[in-house]
Amino acid sequence: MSAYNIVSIAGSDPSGGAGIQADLKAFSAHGTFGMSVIAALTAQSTRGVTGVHPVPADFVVRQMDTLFSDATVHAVKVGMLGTAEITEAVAEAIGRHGLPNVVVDPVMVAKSGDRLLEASATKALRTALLPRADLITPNLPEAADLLEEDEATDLEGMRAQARRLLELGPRRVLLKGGHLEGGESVDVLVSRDGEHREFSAPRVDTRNTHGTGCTLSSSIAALLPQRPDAASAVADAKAYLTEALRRADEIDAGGGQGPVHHFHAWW
Ligand SMILES: Nc1ncnc2c1ncn2[C@@H]1O[C@H](COP(=O)(O)OP(=O)(O)O)[C@@H](O)[C@H]1O
Ligand SMILES: Cc1ncc(COP(=O)(O)OP(=O)(O)O)c(N)n1
Repeated sequence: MSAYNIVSIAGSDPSGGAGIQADLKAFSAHGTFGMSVIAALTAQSTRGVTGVHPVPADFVVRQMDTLFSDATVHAVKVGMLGTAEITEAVAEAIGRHGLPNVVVDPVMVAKSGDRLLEASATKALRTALLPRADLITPNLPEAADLLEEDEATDLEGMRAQARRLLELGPRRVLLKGGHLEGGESVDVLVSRDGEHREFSAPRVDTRNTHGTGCTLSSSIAALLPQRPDAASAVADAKAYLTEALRRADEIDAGGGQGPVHHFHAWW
């Protein structure tokens, strides 16, 4: 029996590399039982997104209320929400159900450049959802958008932006440095308690990086209830993701930017 139920509230990626599909794979890889609330459908492949179809906000909440009135949930990963209305509804339901270990990946734009959150929803993300998060995991463009600043271009800039993101209300911020260049890919973790940690891994030379952010945030959600503190959950999640990137070229899911290898420890 798995001791932990982890739920993803996110969008569907038919190509299986990002979104709900990636989250469920990562939850399973970490020995937890994955559950999902679908907030939006996308038409998507390794080459990009051709359409987004949000689920009506009241039906997203119906999924949450139905699930949480039955199952005990030990952690939550929130990913693509699509609209301001869904963002506000999900934030309200997270608060009403008192969900623990809430990891918010503020998904806005896919690596292909396609928008996954309507531009007018950034305010709802900032004001309604981020204050309810135990940890947020923005990439550099998302951090810049949330702060209404230019993107950080080096580690010093990342450290300063991570601290400023804390002022938006989450308990912890993990600012991801995947979009910078250099031999190492460094992520910065800061907390309202004054904790500051940095996690570095050798940059893997592969074009198959579709879903790295989803996989990292869902791995952290799965590991939070299983580790003594957030920093050790982040360290183990990043080690898992780095190996998934190293083995990514073994998967053939299409001709574009492919997924990471979620089951590298088994196959
Ligand atoms: N080529 C790479 N090699 C190693 N780690 C990477 C690589 N690209 C991204 N990462 C790591 O993957 C995670 C997600 O990174 P990032 O690309 O910044 O976010 P997103 O996928 O949300 O755009 C981070 O831990 C980052 O350091
Ligand atoms: C349905 C869905 N959710 C999220 C993303 C973005 O995923 P991410 O991990 O940030 O990876 P990239 O798409 O940016 O490679 C998505 N594409 N689809």
